[in-house]
Amino acid sequence: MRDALVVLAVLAALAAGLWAWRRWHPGSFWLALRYPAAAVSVRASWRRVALGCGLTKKRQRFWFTTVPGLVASTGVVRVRRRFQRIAVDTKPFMWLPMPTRHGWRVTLHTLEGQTPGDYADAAEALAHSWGVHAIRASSPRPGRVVLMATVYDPLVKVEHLPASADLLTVTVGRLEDGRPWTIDFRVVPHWLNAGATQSGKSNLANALIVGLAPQPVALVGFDLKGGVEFTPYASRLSALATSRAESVTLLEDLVCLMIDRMGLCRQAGARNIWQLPPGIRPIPIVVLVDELAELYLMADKSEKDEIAKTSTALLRVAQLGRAFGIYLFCCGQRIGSDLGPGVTALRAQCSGRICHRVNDPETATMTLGDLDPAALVSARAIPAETPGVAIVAGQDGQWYRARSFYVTEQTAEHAARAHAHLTPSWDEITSHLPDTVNA
Ligand SMILES: Nc1ncnc2c1ncn2[C@@H]1O[C@H](COP(=O)(O)OP(=O)(O)OP(=O)(O)O)[C@@H](O)[C@H]1O
Repeated sequence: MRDALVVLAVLAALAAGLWAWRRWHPGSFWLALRYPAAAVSVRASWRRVALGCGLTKKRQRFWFTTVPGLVASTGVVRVRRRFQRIAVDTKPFMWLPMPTRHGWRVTLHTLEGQTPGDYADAAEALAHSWGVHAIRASSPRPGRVVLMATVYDPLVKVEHLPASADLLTVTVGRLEDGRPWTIDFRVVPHWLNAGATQSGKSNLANALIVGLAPQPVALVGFDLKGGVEFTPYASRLSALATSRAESVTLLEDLVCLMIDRMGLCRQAGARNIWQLPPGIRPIPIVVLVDELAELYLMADKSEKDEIAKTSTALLRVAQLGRAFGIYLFCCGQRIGSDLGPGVTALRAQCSGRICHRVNDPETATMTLGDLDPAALVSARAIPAETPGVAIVAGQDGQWYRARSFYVTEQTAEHAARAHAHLTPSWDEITSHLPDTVNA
């Protein structure tokens, strides 16, 4: 009896120790215990899983058996001999699974006739077979496919990361593979940020404001919600338009500024403002647009001219702005082709795409549809309980699930106020433009 109690006490202490290890140091727990078990199980189950997910191919093989009839279950018995030539299901060769922060990754050799798309199509079935949260397939080179497994959803809780020190770069959240989600305007200059109401669009804009506020950049806001979103950050904004009429004027200013910067670069023999000597290099401008659709919605024909002007000016900024240090971040609930050809043309210029949870399939298609159908499926599956989760494409041509850090309006307001002294005034930025602009 005493011995049994001792054994029970030891087992309870062991369980508590394991629980505490997992709770307080999940990284080492994963590496020491769970990963080796997962690697062995993945390797051991690969034949069955590949067969079940349709990733095997029939090949003729010589097969030796002491009981000839038995091999009939794996293929067609051609010759009833111990050494037979039969058709067997061949699985793709699998390397050893390697540990990652949130799971494991393994390289496979594709079989003849297979493409990475076949593995992407089977990803959901693979995830269920191995009991992991998700599997993503990518192809680093022809003939190889890398399966990346995330054992649990790393986006359930996203902790803050240190701010990026690079100009025009902001770490806004985390990608599903555990890497920081970074928006770098110098790599991807223009972004579309779509999502239904309460999906986390403004939270992402807040994260951008917090990240950009301490940097030597000018921020310009277009808040077509009548100014309710961006007015609290006005101290760090060089200009703010809160209606379509104001937007027309501000966009015309931006186009004139861009043309002026073109002249400056031409004179100096530079292709973009970053090739100019620092002394004469104009300040980069990040343009934040909230409720993009409002710029295009037409109530009656009298608005046609105004819409045509805004649409053309915004498109010109998107087409030419990159070289002249003008970057766009456009947010909207609906970005559909029904808003007119201006929106479709703008989308083509925005290589950065962020799609939060959306209500209508068309917005997801407009935002991601030209990238990868699998991204579209993933975007449509974002649950309402996880605001801030989005499908992101841009930086490296791939798409990822990601989640922004939770950044409250108060935090963004505080950042805007704390760095208000870095705000260049719009008059200062446009001072050397022709009088028609300054008038
Ligand atoms: N990354 C996040 N992590 C946790 N909670 C979040 C995150 N992003 C947003 N939320 C929560 O979701 C709520 C809605 O977010 P947000 O206001 O950014 O949505 P929205 O898409 O801008 O909505 P609307 O279009 O109505 O303004 C926020 O109040 C916040 O509580």
